[in-house]
Amino acid sequence: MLEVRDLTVQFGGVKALSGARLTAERESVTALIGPNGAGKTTFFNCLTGLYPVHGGSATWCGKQLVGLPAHGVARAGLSRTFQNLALFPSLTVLDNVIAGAHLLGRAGFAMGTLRTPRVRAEERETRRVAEELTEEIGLREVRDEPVSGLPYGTQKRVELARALASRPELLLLDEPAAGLSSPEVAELKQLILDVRERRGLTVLLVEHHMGLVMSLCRRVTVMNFGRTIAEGTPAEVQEDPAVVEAYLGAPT
Ligand SMILES: Nc1ncnc2c1ncn2[C@@H]1O[C@H](COP(=O)(O)OP(=O)(O)OP(=O)(O)O)[C@@H](O)[C@H]1O
Repeated sequence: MLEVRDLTVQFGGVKALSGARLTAERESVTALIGPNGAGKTTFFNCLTGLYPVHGGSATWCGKQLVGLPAHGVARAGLSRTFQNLALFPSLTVLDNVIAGAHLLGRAGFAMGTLRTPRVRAEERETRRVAEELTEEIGLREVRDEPVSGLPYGTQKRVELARALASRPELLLLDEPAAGLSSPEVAELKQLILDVRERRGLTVLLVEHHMGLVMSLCRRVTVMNFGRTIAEGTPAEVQEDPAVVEAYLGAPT
């Protein structure tokens, strides 16, 4: 399982996270919610090695994530999507998915330059996995098109496929429903449930779309001002006075 305790991050004098905690059972879908600026994306950036952590711990199946570089985090079984998409706009859908798989590549720079048989075998395997993924995520028709010309909802699917290409055990989704229409959100929900089921994935999502959170997630963690203020089922957190206050403000 994922266990995060007392995560602390500081930018200059500002504590962006202080006492952030979260647990997620294996193969569950858990949401991390909170008002704007609560620290949710910072939390993801800490788990994935993008921000240095100043205190606390985060373990996935007993492996410590704090202090690992981004490629070490990928090897520990984590992958993520980004709120503003982390795609190469001029590359095709397939090449973007292949780029996601390269995080796991074993061949070093020297072997890559010499194009040894091992490198070529690895490239073939990476391409095969990426092709399968484009099928699975419903991107076959647009596989050879540059990402920049695709509708936003399709680009978000590419982002999901890219994140899955490193074969994660734990998938972090940063606002997957943002910018999607209602039918697209319904499709996204089914897609998340399907990939979780097929791949035995554990999913943690940051999301403002409460309809999606409440219908998809078994557990919800709520943050405000960089710390965790509530954890529980969707029904429990909705009724929690601290959560109501965080979203609506204290009664005057
Ligand atoms: N690189 C950074 N340098 C300085 N401050 C930062 C940095 N990244 C985040 N912060 C600050 O940390 C706090 C938390 O921001 P964060 O983006 O994690 O919030 P969030 O909960 O994801 O918000 P939203 O829901 O609007 O995306 C904010 O006050 C933000 O300004």
